[in-house]
Amino acid sequence: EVSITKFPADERKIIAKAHDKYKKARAGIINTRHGQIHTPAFMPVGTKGTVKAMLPESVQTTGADIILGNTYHLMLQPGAKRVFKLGGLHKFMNWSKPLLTDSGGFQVMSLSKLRKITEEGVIFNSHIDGSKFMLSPESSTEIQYLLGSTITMAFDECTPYPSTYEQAKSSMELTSRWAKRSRKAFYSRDGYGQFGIIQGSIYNDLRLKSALDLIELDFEGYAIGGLAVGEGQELMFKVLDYAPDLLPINKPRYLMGVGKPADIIGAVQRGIDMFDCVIPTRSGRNGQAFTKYGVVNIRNSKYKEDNTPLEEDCLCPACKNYTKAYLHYLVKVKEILGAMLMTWHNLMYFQKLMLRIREYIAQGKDFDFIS
Ligand SMILES: CNc1nc2c(CCNCc3ccccc3)c3nc(N)[nH]c(=O)c3cc2[nH]1
Ligand SMILES: [Zn+2]
Repeated sequence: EVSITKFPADERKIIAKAHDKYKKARAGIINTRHGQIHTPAFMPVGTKGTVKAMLPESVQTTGADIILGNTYHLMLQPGAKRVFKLGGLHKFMNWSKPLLTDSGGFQVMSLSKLRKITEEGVIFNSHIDGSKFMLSPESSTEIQYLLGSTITMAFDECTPYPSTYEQAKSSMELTSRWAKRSRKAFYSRDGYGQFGIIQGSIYNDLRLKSALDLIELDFEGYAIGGLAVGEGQELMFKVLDYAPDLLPINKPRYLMGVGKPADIIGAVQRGIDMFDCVIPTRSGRNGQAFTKYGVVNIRNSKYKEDNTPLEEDCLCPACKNYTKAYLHYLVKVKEILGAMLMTWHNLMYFQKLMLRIREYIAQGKDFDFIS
């Protein structure tokens, strides 16, 4: 029987760290209907059914086991029922490995103009044509089912930062009520799973209450929401110093929206297993390349005659076959190939980082490196 989470409590594949600073870091495998996810894992973002500027087979060569889709965008266009009729998102976008879809609330708050939050759900106007939509725990869960998501996210409210204790408390309580409705609406099948999302902002008693409320619903995994919303790395790590420990040790922990390499390393050291972030793809398109020498802004004129690759030992097409001078030129003249090569390199860089982190954990080594 294929279960969604394979941290086999008995075999304790979670490698506790010898060094106490890393005792919370763990490497494991999540088994799903669409294949395995090696954790710690970085999940490239594929907002509108595509990882921008990448073919799915190219994403696969970077080493990604799972990518993200987005309920908000796909429900507006082409519509969840249409994707379902066409065979689901896996078939539609030709990605056969695991897919995780966010529940849409976060994107409504950051993208749609007019919106109204009620106990029922969020009523909003499409940022495309202004037409009216409603997202609720029930409709979000159904949309994710129609898309065929491997991992469905509970419908939550991402508590803004900063928030007063009272604001964070009522927001977290709404998320708990919505989590209950999301769990009830979830059609559970072997190899598929639903993750709850804990809120509570920077208040540890609220984070604890949120975790207790969600643990009662016995989700297949848990996400830590309400972070990477402007609080800064120091405050985020302060929350991560205790929040992951509130969650079941044998289930995946997903830190939403994070992050830069240093954020990922710090969060893995605090017990996080899964990450998603637009940085490698979005900044790649904007001309930023992540390398072991630091971030290279390829548009800088110092690269216009630089006949060397971004990284001499990187196996991505950008580094194997092209020079910084060519990438500099492509990005400057806004050629599509520029976006493709920069994205490909960055995704490869992030996956190599995750691979090295997993190796270091498996060998019981420290992994404070940041490149
Ligand atoms: C960047 N910082 C950040 N992102 C957060 C997200 C979205 C994570 N990314 C999902 C995505 C999926 C497809 C396409 C694009 C993005 C959150 N999502 C939810 N549901 N709840 C959060 O609290 C929450 C907090 C976040 N902070
Ligand atoms: Zn490369």
